[in-house]
Amino acid sequence: MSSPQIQSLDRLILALDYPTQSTALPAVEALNGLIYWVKVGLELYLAEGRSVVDSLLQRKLNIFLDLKLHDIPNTVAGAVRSVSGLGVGLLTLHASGGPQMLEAAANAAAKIPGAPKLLAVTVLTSMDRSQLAATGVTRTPAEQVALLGKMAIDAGVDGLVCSGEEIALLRETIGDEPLLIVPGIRPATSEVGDQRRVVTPASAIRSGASRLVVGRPITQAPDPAAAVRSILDEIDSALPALQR
Ligand SMILES: O=C(O)c1cc(=O)[nH]c(=O)n1[C@@H]1O[C@H](COP(=O)(O)O)[C@@H](O)[C@H]1O
Repeated sequence: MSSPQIQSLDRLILALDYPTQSTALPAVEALNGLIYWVKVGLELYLAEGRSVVDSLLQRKLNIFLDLKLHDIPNTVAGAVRSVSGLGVGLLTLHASGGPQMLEAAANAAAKIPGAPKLLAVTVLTSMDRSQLAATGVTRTPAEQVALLGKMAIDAGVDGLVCSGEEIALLRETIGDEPLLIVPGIRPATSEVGDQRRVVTPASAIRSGASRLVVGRPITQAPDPAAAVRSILDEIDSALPALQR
C-alpha cells in the first residue's frame, strides 16, 4: 500500500461518534498522520462542549462541527455567532429549515472573520423513499435533495451534505464550486447498518464529492489504521490525475 497523498488526506473526514473525550482522543491519536479532518457531532459535543474542540485543535486537526441546526432564523443566526469563535472549519444546518433560516445563518457568518463554512444537510443518508414519505414528502430522495440543495445554495450557504447517489445530479445544477460533503460511505466489505443511501469511497469521489465522512467503517474496524489506509488508497485512485 502506498503512503497517503495530501490530496486524499484532505478528502476524508473521520466521524468521531464517541460519548466522551477520553474515548475519542485515543481513537484519533491511533490514526496520527492519517487523518486531517474530524467531525464532532451531537453525541460528543453535547457531552464535552468546546473543550473537545480545543483538544482537537491542539492536535492540529481541522474540525467539522455537525450540530445540524434547525430553528427560527433569529435563533439559528445567534447559534452561528456563538459557534464562530470556536475555530471550527465547517458547520451543519438543516436545509429543511427553509431559505429565510439559511439566509440568516449565511448573513451572520459573513459578518464574522473566521466563521465556519456552512453546510446544508439535504435528505439524511439514513432515509429512503418510504422514510421520506412518512414525513409527508412524496418526492424521491433524489428529487428532494435536488430541490433543497438548489434552494440552500441560492440562500447563500457554502455547501451541502448529500448521499453519493445525488452528487452528479447536484453538480449539474449547482456547478463545481459548492462543497459537497458525503456521508453514507461504505467500502465494499463494510456493514451498511442504519444507512440507506450508500456508495463506496471511489464512487463518491468519481461523482464529484469534495470530502467523504466516514465513521464506523473505520472506528469499528479490527484495524482502524488499515481501514483508513485502504480508504485513502481508494480515494487516491479515483481522483482525476491532475488532482493527485
Ligand atoms: O451531517 C452528517 O454528517 C450526516 C448527514 C447524513 O445525511 N448522514 C450521516 O450519516 N451523517 C453523519 O455522518 C456520519 C456517518 O457515520 P457512519 O455511518 O458510521 O459512517 C455520522 O456521524 C452521521 O451523523
